[in-house]
Amino acid sequence: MQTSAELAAMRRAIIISASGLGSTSPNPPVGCVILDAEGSTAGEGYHLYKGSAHAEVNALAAAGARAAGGTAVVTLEPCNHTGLTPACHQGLLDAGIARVLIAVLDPTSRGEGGAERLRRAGVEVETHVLEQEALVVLAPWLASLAWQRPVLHLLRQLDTSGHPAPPSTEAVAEADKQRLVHDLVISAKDVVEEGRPGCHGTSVFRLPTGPLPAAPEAAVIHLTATGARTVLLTGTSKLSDRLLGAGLVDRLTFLQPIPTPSRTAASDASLPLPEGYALSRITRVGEQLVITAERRS
Ligand SMILES: Nc1c(N[C@@H]2O[C@H](COP(=O)(O)O)[C@@H](O)[C@H]2O)[nH]c(=O)[nH]c1=O
Repeated sequence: MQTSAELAAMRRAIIISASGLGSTSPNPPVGCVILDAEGSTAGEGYHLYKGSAHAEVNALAAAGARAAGGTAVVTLEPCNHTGLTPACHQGLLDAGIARVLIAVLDPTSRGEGGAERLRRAGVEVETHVLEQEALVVLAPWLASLAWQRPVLHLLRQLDTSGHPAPPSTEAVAEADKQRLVHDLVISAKDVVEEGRPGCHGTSVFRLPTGPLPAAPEAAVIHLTATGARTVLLTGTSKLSDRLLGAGLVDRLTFLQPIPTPSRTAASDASLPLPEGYALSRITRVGEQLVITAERRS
């Protein structure tokens, strides 16, 4: 059982983990909060990009000596391997952490998971704490791991009849907002760039050197090789049409002008929603409806 302070700490860890969206790939966005032995917040941290400190290391550094006898609240199972950075489970043990709360188990745990290692060292460990809420941030990373390719998101302006149209100011603003949380953005001219240039650190992320192959499956292999977990396709291009046609686009966001209250529908007045997608969210921005649909996997 968790105390209300521990649940609040997990929510804080989940929220700050989202600060790493768009920059941690191929690593996951992870957040961590350290509570001292009395249950008060002593420090927090998140993972920013591969090669930089993991969330637990940043949180422990902030907590300092107050971590001893305290609780680590972390959105993903602490790693048990020494990679570009030291193993997090060891860092927690060295700091004298007595209890660890984990939201999501790490499917990439090499050999024995960090949770098990901590338990064997005498630490009290609880897993699946607010797991569904942590998935709000971690789901795309987990999906990309499972599918061994980036999650693809297509954002497109439509006219009132459902045909592709030049972007409205609302569509441009939506694309500018979305690019902050995607690893790569592919523009209407098929140019591939980082959502936030340089944010993945140096020598980790490899952008394609030439144009992407025309075949959708081959294009996805090239995108996977960059280390990207999430890719935003903006505008209308042959590549985005081919990826959509091949069923490789996972999320669709359409912007469509608000229709008049009474309107004679044109025969083609529908949304170009392919088979296998379901509406997940509809909202309004300015004079546009923003319609989101997800691929049912
Ligand atoms: N970023 C992160 C974790 N990421 C884990 O570490 C792996 C990457 O290791 P490395 O390349 O050495 O940084 C990654 O695949 C995932 O399993 N784990 C954590 O406990 N906390 C973190 O903040």
